Amino acid sequence: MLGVIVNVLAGMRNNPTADFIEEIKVPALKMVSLYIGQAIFTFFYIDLLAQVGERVAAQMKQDLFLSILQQDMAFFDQERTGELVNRITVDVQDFKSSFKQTISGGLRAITQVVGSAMSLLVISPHLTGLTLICVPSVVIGGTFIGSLLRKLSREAQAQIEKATLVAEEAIANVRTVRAFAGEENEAKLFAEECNAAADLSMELGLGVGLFQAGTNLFLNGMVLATMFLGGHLMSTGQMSAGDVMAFLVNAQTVQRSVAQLSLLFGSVVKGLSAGGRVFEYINKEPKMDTSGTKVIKYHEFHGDIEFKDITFAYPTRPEAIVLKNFNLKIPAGTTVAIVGTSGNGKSTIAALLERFYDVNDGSVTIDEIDVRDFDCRWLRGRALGLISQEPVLFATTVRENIRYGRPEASDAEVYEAAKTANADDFIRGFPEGYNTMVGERGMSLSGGQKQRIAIARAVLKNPPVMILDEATSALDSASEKVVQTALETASKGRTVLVIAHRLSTVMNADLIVVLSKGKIVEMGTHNQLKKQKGHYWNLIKQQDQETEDSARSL
Ligand SMILES: Nc1ncnc2c1ncn2[C@@H]1O[C@H](COP(=O)(O)OP(=O)(O)OP(=O)(O)O)[C@@H](O)[C@H]1O
Repeated sequence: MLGVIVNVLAGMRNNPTADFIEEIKVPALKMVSLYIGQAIFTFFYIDLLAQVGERVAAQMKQDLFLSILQQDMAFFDQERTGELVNRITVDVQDFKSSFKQTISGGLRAITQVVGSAMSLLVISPHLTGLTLICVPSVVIGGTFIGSLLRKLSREAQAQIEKATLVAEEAIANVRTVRAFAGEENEAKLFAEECNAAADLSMELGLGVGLFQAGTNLFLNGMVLATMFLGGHLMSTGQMSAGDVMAFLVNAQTVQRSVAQLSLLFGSVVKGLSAGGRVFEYINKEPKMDTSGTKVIKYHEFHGDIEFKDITFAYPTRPEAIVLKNFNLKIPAGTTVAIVGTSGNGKSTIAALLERFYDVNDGSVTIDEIDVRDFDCRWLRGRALGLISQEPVLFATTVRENIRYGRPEASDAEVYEAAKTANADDFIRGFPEGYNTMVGERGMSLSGGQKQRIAIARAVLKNPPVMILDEATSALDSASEKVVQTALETASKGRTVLVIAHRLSTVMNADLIVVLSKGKIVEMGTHNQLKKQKGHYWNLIKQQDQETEDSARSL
């Protein structure tokens, strides 16, 4: 390109303007080089900014996700899923956009301000001093307004999040919404939340607009003041006309750049509050101490479990004591069932063994070691196998769902676990067998099929202790029988804690514990308890009655 320009210029030598061209040849070449340099610089600068922005955002997302996953169960009892997901997606995105905008626009404007301000100082320190005299009050005012706008921005973001949550919940539970003809209500609720968010965002826009308008007014006022002062200094012979002109040009550059900075202000406010929300969770330390390192070697593991003098209340409801002075021994290799009416603390016992929560008083031990001393990953990942009422499957293949129990397991081990869980036959019956996608949360499978895949997943871990928390209560009686058989096979040779509503599933347990209001009120085998005609007997009668009623209503 340079060559072309030189040739053109050379061809014009015989022109009347040839001398002029000869004169501008060198500066023209310099300018061309400058422009090319600037283009290359712009390219690298934008590319670098994009790379830094994306890397920072990706890292933030990963750190935030990891930090969220490591929080205590109490954290998840309090926070809503949608809100957490929003922080990972929307807030990080807002932070990144604002970061990029601020750097790209801000750097240029700041350099221009600094450069021009230095020129101003060189041209006339006196005039510069006079014009800048009111800057501190502007900085203080700006900071104050900035903090108000940041607060407003946080409120607006929280409200947007609230609206998103309503939509998310309705879409995730669309079957329930439809079953209750709740579409219009949900739409109305969403509209209310959306409008509230729009109102707050409009208020924020108004605030930012006022701030920018004020800044512009102030800056233009400064230029005007400079003109007056400059005129005065010129008339008194303290400044030349050229200097006043140069001063005005530079002052305008400062004004334009500062105006640009004030435009960026809105984005900075948004970025700061989004960043604040992200870092709030990244820096959140779980309260539960997970520094325990003990593990028991597989061949030394007996599986004696003991709950000693337990008192416990959930962290989110510390005033409601769920278990008080609770004592229970589950000898290795036995099956102990806990029964009782709803809300009595049965699942809480399982949650304490899994160490989802720490007890307030007392201790839970396995082979006489406090669960707090174990390496949590080993405890939950290898020692205990939990099968709960609502088996949660991931939106991937059947094979990967089973393998979730032990990611390094071979295909043969996966098939073996599925056979133990009575699931191999129906899985192979699918056109795509083990590669069948189960849909979101296993939507494309029946309750019994989901549960048997969950059993296979737990069996694959080969845990010495199995916790069955209402594992069959969501199933109809035909599926219940199949799943019950699978559970019995899967439980062989292990210590088993069964939490059950349906008494038919616990008849063969070595010990049945009846719980009422967090206390053990009866203990014994099925036959012993039946003879006692106490709480257990009443529960049986109650359930027989319920079964009869539901049969009659069909
Ligand atoms: N995550 C939680 N946060 C606060 N309170 C909870 C939590 N989970 C359970 N509770 C409360 O603890 C008490 C015992 O609940 P738990 O789930 O252990 O009862 P349950 O006997 O297993 O009932 P169900 O048979 O209906 O499952 C109940 O009052 C319940 O409201």
